[in-house]
Amino acid sequence: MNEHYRRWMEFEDLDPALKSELASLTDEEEILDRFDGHLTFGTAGLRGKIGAGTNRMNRYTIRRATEGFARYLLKCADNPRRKGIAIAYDSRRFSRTFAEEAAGVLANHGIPVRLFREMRPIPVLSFAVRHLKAAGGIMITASHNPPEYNGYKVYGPDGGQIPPRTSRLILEEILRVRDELSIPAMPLEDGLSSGLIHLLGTELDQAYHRHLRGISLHPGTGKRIGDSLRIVFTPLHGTGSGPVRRALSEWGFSRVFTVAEQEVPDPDFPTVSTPNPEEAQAFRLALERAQEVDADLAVATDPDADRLGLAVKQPSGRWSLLTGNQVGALLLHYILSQRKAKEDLPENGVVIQSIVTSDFGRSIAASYGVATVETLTGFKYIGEKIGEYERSGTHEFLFGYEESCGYLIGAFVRDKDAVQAAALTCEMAAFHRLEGRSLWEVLEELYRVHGHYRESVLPVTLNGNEGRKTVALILDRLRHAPPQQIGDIGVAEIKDYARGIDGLPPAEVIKCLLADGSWVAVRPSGTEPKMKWYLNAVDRDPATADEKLEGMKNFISRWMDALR
Ligand SMILES: O=P(O)(O)OC[C@H]1O[C@H](O)[C@H](O)[C@@H](O)[C@@H]1O
Repeated sequence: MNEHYRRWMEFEDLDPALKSELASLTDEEEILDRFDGHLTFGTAGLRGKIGAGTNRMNRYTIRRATEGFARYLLKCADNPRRKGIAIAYDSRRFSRTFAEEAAGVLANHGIPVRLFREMRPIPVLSFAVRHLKAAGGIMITASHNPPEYNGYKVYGPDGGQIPPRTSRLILEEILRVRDELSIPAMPLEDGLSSGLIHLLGTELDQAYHRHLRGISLHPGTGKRIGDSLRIVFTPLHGTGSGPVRRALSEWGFSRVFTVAEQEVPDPDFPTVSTPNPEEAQAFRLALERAQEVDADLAVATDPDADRLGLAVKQPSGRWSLLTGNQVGALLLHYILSQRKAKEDLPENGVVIQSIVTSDFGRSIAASYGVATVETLTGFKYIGEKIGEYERSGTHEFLFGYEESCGYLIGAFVRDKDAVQAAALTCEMAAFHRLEGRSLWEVLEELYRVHGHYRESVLPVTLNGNEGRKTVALILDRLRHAPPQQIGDIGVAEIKDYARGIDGLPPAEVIKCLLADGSWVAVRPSGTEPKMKWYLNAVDRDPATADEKLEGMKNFISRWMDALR
């Protein structure tokens, strides 16, 4: 019998719900899946299905991770018993329970905890860590994963997600924990009465929204536009509702229509197949509402409100869901053009994006004399870079974004912030509208100036051993027998990031740069069992740009077929 399974079956004090869940298990494979080792603590912390087992998210696996985090803090962090840890959670199943478990384990080590009384999004947790000068933070969330998942993300004292070296140190401590079933956690009442656990009400929201107003480039635009800009907003059943509605109202927007069914926090996300604002299905109800109220734009935040989706109305009346690269380009152009107009554009300004983000933004930045710096995929690297520049004083951070719909404008937060992005997007829409243009028209204008950028992400689902083999095969083939052409375009250079190039840590990413400025990249996803192909085509002519993208898509699917 599996050793972990035996331990759990024999543990008399096991949480009653988990006990009966265990008792109902009969399928051997299911049992093995639940007890085959421990849920991996990786660079994004823990993420997995909720349920009984060492390989599942439950109060014991949360205690184990937190015990490791606590030991790490006591060994390596600056004064954790004085600075404490901030904890927030989203609207998922058991999020609140897991947050209390984490608080109890830290309190048991004498590490004080500031725990939000109610759910909060990631940006507010990131802000809280910085504002309270805490030693770090924990966020209980599984972002846009399906309802049966939950997760545990760890934040450093800068309010950013911890870098890989910190997660390795925490993992070392976690691996020293012998038995996850006997880790002591202080009950919430004891934590509260001893003062080790303090519940946060709305006191931090005030400060967050004060900082948020600071990113506005034209305060008062919301008021000026009055009734002539209609905005549909959906938080997709998550944490974005309160903060985004508050921001839009404080910024003066009066015509904000929420999607009522999706405003209610619901861990089952009943109205979408996944609450992912990158996907058209997540916008179905928002677009229905948009037609109903004749809106100009629709914004959606994902359940932990770190990512934003945007759909805009074209002059033809058709709605278009923009990609992360398009929204990033629009925001970047708005920030740079307006700061320039106010003579507030620093000479050492910098934009930070990932190596799989489009060059559209880079071209816009360059036209303002602003440098673009690339990091590996993951906003933690963008957060880390902002910190580096802050310390060295060499660059002033202006904007950070990724193609996966994560944006950051004000560095008072160090992770992607959909509240900032929503507020600034609406201001930008209002600003352009006052000048007589829609966001779609601004985008078209940017394409005319910088070239027509087209893009697509092709996911390849991978499972188990077979999946791992396919990843190895794709990377190996690109390294040793790279294509000479992709579509009709010649390959100019193959960049293998596993070699630690461009001053970046080694990573399994290969990018094929094409002769005309287009490119194709491939990398294994860090959050899902997938390989992702990123196709980016560019041309001065819009129809040719479309054709190039089609050609690239066809080439990659044929190339993949030939591999199998
Ligand atoms: O590794 P992927 O599945 O492509 O996901 C990449 C994304 O993962 C997380 O959500 C990070 O916080 C993001 O910054 C990153 O863009």
